[in-house]
Amino acid sequence: MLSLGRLHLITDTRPGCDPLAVTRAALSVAGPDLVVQVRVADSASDRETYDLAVRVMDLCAEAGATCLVNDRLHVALAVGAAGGHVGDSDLPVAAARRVLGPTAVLGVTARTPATAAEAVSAGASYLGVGPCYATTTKDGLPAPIGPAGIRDVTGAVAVPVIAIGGVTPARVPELLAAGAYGVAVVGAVSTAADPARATAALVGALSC
Ligand SMILES: Cc1ncc(COP(=O)(O)OP(=O)(O)O)c(N)n1
Ligand SMILES: Cc1nc(C(=O)O)sc1CCOP(=O)(O)O
Ligand SMILES: [Mg+2]
Repeated sequence: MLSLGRLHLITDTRPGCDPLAVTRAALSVAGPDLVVQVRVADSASDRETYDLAVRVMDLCAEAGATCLVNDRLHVALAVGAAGGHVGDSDLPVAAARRVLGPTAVLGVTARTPATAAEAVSAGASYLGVGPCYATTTKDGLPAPIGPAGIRDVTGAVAVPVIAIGGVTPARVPELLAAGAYGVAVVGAVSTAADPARATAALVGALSC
């Protein structure tokens, strides 16, 4: 199985957020075990995305951590990221694999066993599966699938499943019990009063 960090921090670029400060704080605790996914608003320009990705890449390289780029695979390639993440509105999985090449990390969003299996056949290295719980970070998502939905997917594929959506340290044990390999978070770290401490709580929960 692919060697992949279990804690994925997704950048939060909403107004008032400081994605670089949060990334630094998380890296200071999780170091090389962290995966940082650069995700920006759809309205952000490619240049803005590139500028953020370059800086996140620098921080990840210094810490020995993995950097991925959401949606914009040309930016992932341009900054030398380890790979990217795509969902239903992005490039199809096989096309994303062709863009990134055979060895890059390619994450794919899947919400059901059938779409998960299809994504793996088309070249996904790992799956982002959710929303596990209600989230205020992203609009327009389907109803939460809970740990049972994670279990359905983990039973159908052999690649790592990263649970996403409303994940908190307290919820990690039931997600791991459902077969999740790791978790992806935005708010649990970005909106915490102390992002380093919040990261430590997630790392602790994932180590149990
Ligand atoms: C780890 C992980 N899982 C799911 C997603 C969501 O991707 P997508 O469905 O393409 O939605 P956007 O993030 O692009 O709005 C993700 N980014 N990461
Ligand atoms: C970007 C994203 N994608 C999701 C999905 O289910 O596809 S949930 C989500 C947001 C996750 O943020 P938080 O950790 O603050 O709930
Ligand atoms: Mg996407």
